[in-house]
Amino acid sequence: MKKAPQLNQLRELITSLDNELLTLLSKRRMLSIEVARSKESDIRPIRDTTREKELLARLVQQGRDQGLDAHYVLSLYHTIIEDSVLNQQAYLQGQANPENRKHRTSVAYLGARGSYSFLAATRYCQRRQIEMQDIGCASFDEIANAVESGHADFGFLPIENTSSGSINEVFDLLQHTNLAIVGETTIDVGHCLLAKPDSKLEDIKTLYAHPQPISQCSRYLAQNGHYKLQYCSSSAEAMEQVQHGDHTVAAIGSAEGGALYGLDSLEEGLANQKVNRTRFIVVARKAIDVPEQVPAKTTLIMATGQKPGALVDTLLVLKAHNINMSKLESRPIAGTPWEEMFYLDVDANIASTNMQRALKELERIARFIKVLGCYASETVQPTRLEPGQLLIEPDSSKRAKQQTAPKADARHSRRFKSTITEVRIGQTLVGENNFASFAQMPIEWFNDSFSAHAMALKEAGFQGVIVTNNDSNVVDDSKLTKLCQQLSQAGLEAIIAIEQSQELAVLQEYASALLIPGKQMFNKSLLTTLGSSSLPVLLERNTMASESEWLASAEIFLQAGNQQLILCESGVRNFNHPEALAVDLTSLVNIRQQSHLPVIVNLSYSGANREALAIAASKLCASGVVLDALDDIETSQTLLPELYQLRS
Ligand SMILES: O=C(O)C(=O)C[C@]1(C(=O)O)C=C[C@@H](O)C=C1
Repeated sequence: MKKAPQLNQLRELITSLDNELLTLLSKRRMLSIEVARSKESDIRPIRDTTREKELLARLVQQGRDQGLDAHYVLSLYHTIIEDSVLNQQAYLQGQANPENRKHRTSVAYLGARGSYSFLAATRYCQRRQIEMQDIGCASFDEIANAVESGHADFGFLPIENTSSGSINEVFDLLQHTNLAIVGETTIDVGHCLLAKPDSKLEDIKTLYAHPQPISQCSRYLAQNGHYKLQYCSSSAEAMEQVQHGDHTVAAIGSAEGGALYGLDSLEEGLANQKVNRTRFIVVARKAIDVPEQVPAKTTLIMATGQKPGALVDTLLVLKAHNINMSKLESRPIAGTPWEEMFYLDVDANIASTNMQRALKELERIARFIKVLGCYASETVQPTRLEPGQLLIEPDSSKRAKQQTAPKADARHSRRFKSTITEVRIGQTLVGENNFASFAQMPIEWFNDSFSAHAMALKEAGFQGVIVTNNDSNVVDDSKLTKLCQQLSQAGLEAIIAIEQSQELAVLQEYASALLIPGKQMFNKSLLTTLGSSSLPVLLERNTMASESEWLASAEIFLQAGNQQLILCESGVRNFNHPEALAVDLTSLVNIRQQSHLPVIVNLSYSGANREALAIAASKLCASGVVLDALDDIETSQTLLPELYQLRS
């Protein structure tokens, strides 16, 4: 029989593998921050579930080939991706709020070192590489006072727990403070029975605990009715009592916290629910900005008065603006019997157009309304794979592949449709054998003497104007009305850039077509909303997107039903001239071969040689060009006839 290897040798091998794993995880984390930096300049959302699905499906398959089951691989990678997303969020958050990027921060929390609040605060600061100066407090009011008075920079307040529900005292406190919510963090609360190292379970007679853990472990306590309960102001105080007590006492707390008091865990998993988590909010004196790529939450408090249906009306406002509400709580208003104050968490950034519009409407309906804060949402829902990807083992997966029907051709592909699609924008045809030319201008550039300029654009040969919004503020409706009237009087089509799905209702009144700007190319909700509309749409390529990513976005749009799509190549980032964009004529050729969608080339972001590039694009069968409405007006008088001539 073969001799079994020595345990020591095996352990050494495991130790060295673990070291390698940690080094790799640390390298992965650093790369993830680099990704955040690239997304910062490119304004791409942090979360990319399409990428996650690809990555998980590949890893599950690779794991299987190496004898690792799918659930093991998935649970490891859900943790790794959650960490990656939260670190990217923390990085971008820090960049957007430089004044908060201190290396040492004072934090007020409930109890003393070792309490759950302490653990939550420690993790929050560690992720942000902040050195925490901890200020233990005896009550929630003391925490709020410490922050209000400037004694502490941040306060940590537990707001809800998966077993015991909302923490009402904290909601009541929020009604009366001027503090802003600037963050949230959720920790797993693993309740253990903690005692001195040589204590025995059968000797324990008294349990010290805070009322929250007592309510969260009610089932365990009912089954062990012989324990005498001693209530404490925090879990840390409970642990301190046990540290100074004899071998008949124990505390309910976390194993991590217990270790700080030299306590061992006699029993674990005491909570009623297997998943026992507490969400904390972080409060500060000043509100913060949340970058648009970061999934954000906004917390509001609101009183509606006692009219029938008043609450429903407010919820309908959120619905109309496509804002998801993730939490609704009500608390009595002191001194006003039977009146309620509502707390709402909504999944939206306070700076977004839809949230601003919703707020304005809510202000009209509510008797009282206050924004408590907007902050990065730390709920990272794990990306799920299809059941088939999890269950089918390698052999059967081969069989399954043979049996499945051939994959349908992508809607954008030449196999789906062999001739170039023709899209009608008002009176202008784009695609097939038509060549179109549009001028581009930012809405900010519109002024009272614009009508003469619109006439000049028409005379130069342009068929329409693409109106962008550089300012990212809500566009003034009256300005848009005037601009579109003047374009229409000049016989020009109005193609308006759209940043968010909610703008569709307003913009479709004015526009002959809409443009999805490159920075929104990955915005799935916008793609599907416009894909479900009946307006023609131009899909601009993101400056960092590959051809296949661009076509993947087009596919999302087409699958929603609308087939009137034009691709717009506006240039990609390149090494030669990082300050300008380079129009990618190679992609123009490639896309024409792969797809039936018309492609127009936007030269308004290019540096020199726009005329030569326009001629090249036309020769390479582009379906049109876009030039700058101001800079290119003179050149276009000779250029556009030449381009039409080339294509006739
Ligand atoms: O590839 C990206 O875009 C990343 O941000 C990295 C990463 C990852 O850690 O793998 C993290 C978040 C995204 O949702 C997808 C993947």
